[in-house]
Amino acid sequence: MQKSRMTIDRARHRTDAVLLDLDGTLVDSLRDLTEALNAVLTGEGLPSVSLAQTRAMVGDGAGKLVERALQATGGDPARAHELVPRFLTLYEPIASRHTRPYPGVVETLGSLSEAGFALAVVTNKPVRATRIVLDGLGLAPFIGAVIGGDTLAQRKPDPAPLRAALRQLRVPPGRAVMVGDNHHDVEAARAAGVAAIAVSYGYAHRPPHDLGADAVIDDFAELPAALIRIWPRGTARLSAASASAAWTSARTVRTRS
Ligand SMILES: O=C(O)COP(=O)(O)O
Ligand SMILES: [Mg+2]
Repeated sequence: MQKSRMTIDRARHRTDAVLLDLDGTLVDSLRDLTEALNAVLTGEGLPSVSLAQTRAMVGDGAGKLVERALQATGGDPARAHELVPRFLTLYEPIASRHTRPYPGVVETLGSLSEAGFALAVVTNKPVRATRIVLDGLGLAPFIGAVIGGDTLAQRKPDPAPLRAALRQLRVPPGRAVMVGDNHHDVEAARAAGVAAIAVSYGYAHRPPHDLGADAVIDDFAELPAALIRIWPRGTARLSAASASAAWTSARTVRTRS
C-alpha cells in the first residue's frame, strides 16, 4: 500500500527539479578552504586569513577567492590567475576533510530524491573539487547533474549554469527551484526563470532576507515545506496536499527501510 502510493508520487513529481548551491548551502567548507588558502599565502610570504575573512570572500569561484585573499593580505591581486592552480592542488586533497553537510542536508536530499525530485548542484566551485566534496560526504548518489564554476565560460549570477543543469535533468525552468545562500544564486535563478529559496545560515554577503528570494529557510530540513509554499504556478505546481503526501510518503518509506 505504502509502496504503490510512493510509485504514484514518483511518477507525479519526476520532472520537478531542485537546483542546489554547494558552499554555504549544502556544506560548510570554510575550514578546508581557509587551510588551502593560507598555504598559498604562506608560500607567498603573506599573512594568513581567518575563517571569518574566508566566509566573506567565498561564493564567486576559486579565482575571486584567491584574488580577494591576496587583496586582504597586502599581496598583488593580479597574481591570482597564476596562483589558482596551486590553490586547487592544495585544496582538492583536503576538500572533504573538515567540510561537512549542514544539519538535515543528507536526510532531506534523500527524501526529495526518493519522492522523485531531480536534484542538481550548481556551484561556482570548480567542478573537480565539487565532485570530491560530493563523493567524500556521500551526497553524490542523490545528485543527477553537477555544474561547477569552470564547467561553462559563465558562472552564477549568469543564468547559463542553471540552464545547463536543467537541460541535463530535462526539466523546464518553470518546474525548478534554486536553493542558495548568496545574491548570485537568487539573481541567476531570476534570470533563468527559476524560483528561488535562500538559506539564512550560509555565507551571504548581504542579509538573507534582502536577497529577493521567494522564501528564506533557517534550516535545510525546512526545504520541503518551503517548496510547498512557493512552488511556481503552472502545470507542475504542487498542491500543498500532493506535495505533503509525497513528503509524508517518502519519510514513511525511509523510516521503514
Ligand atoms: O565560490 C565558490 O567556490 C563556491 O561557491 P558556491 O558553491 O556558493 O557557488
Ligand atoms: Mg554559496
